[in-house]
Amino acid sequence: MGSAEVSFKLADHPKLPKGKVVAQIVLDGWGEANPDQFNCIHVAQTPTMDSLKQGAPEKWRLVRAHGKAVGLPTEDDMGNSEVGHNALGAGRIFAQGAKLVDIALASGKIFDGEGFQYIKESFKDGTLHLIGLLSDGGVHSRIDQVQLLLKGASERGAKRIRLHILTDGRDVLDGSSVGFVETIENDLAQLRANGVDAQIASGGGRMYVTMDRYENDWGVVKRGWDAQVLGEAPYKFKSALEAVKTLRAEPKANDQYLPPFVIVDDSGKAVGPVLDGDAVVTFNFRADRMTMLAKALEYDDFKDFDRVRFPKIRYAGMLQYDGELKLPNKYLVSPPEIDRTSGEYLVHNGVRTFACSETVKFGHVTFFWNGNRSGYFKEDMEEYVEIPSDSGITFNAQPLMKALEIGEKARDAILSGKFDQVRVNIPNSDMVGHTGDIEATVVACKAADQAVKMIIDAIEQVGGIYLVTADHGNAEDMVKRNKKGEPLLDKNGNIQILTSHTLQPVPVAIGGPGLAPGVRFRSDVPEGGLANVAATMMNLHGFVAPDDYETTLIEVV
Ligand SMILES: O=C(O)[C@@H](CO)OP(=O)(O)O
Ligand SMILES: [Mn+2]
Ligand SMILES: [Mn+2]
Repeated sequence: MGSAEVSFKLADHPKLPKGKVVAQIVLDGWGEANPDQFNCIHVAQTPTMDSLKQGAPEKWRLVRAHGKAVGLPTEDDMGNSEVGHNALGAGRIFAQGAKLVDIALASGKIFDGEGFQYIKESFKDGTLHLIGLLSDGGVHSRIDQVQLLLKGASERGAKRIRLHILTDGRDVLDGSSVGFVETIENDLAQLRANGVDAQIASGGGRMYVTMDRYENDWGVVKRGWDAQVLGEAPYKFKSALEAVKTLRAEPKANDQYLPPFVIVDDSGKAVGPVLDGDAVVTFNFRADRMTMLAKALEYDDFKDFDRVRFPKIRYAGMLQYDGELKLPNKYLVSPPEIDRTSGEYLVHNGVRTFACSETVKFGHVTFFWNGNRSGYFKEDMEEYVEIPSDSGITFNAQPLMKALEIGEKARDAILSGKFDQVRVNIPNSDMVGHTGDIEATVVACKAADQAVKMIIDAIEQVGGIYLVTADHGNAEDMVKRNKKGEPLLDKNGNIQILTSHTLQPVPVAIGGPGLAPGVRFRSDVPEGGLANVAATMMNLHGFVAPDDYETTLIEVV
């Protein structure tokens, strides 16, 4: 059933009133874990979040934010912003990109689909280029999927394959790039032994090359374009393994920030620029950090940087990254069909909506929240405000980020009387947590807590309601641990810093003067996850959620 035929009318909640301003605050990367020195949320002064916790169990509880609760393949999959905000916004659990690609590869259906058939046309005379994040993080991509794609494509006639890798260190340990390159080089050597001309052609660290998002810094995408498409980069190597090892040591970059490099042959010529007649697949399944490159690869009319050369290629994404823009047009696996999101329901029921974050998380409370759709549902009912993020820095240099500005914008929106829902994402604990800088992350957590206070204070003033939650863990655990939970040491006896998200649950807290007496968390949804928050939110606006939404977390007694 398409949206046009759906009735968006929500039933009135039998006990809860309408017309209260509801603030929905998402702390990015704020999980719950044992209090120790590697738990930056515990170490930081966070009086606001601490006081909310005092409301347990009736006004504060934990929910699941990883694995199957958010549509990921296994319980070993950490949460992430895409699946977390999808679940928060959609109120249901959809099988996510990681899982859909697994299924399509396991059945082989990926190779029968329209997207693969389209790129296959280039195999006879052209090169197949695979561009994406090389790790087993499972947030944006997975190396085992790349391996299966390589195998499947070569079995189906790809004779010349070039891999353009982005090193990770953000969803996996820093330094693990070396092992992933070794693994994939083994696969490529096997392909070569079978007569396929396959090799790595270029690379760079994900945060410095290609994987920017929400148009924060086009220079990042341009650096990638130059290396991948034009075959030009400041560093040239004979092998990717040598490239990664050397660049980690000198200029001493970490995996996230390796400078761009190209692989050259004996005559110094780049081995794999993208040329007319080639095929390109971006193998990340997650959308946000592939959309900008997808535009550069697909749009005739593109002005965000000078592409110098725009080759005539057949391009497909692993998934379609933006359903509204139909970007890219061709893709190997259909994305989850996330329809009838809570945001769409609420605007059709008169809830005037304000959403805000800074650039690096702006699409989280808009695009991801709305089921991977850019734009408004009803323009006259919604306002989305983006505060420009700093670019060109790692956020441990600026751990306060724009928390204060986000808090101010939310406060003003609440006090304006123009909105019924005010939704924000506060990025600090996540963005600074990813740098692995423990001291800076402590500062970040404190700043996030202060932003929460500003918003809750405004809610107090207008007699509203707040719901504070998070999309997944990060800053609450900054060290890699063994099965017993003890910090792991590396060869030199240093602790192994965890830059990634975690498997930890996240808090949900409700309160505010507008919260009807007798509202409390139910005790019969112990397995509740992020997808249960949408129905809860609808209740706080005075509505009952649609039947197929995951059940509400609250009851009125
Ligand atoms: O930075 C990102 O892309 C991911 C980690 O890979 O973080 P988040 O899901 O919080 O956006
Ligand atoms: Mn996040
Ligand atoms: Mn993150």
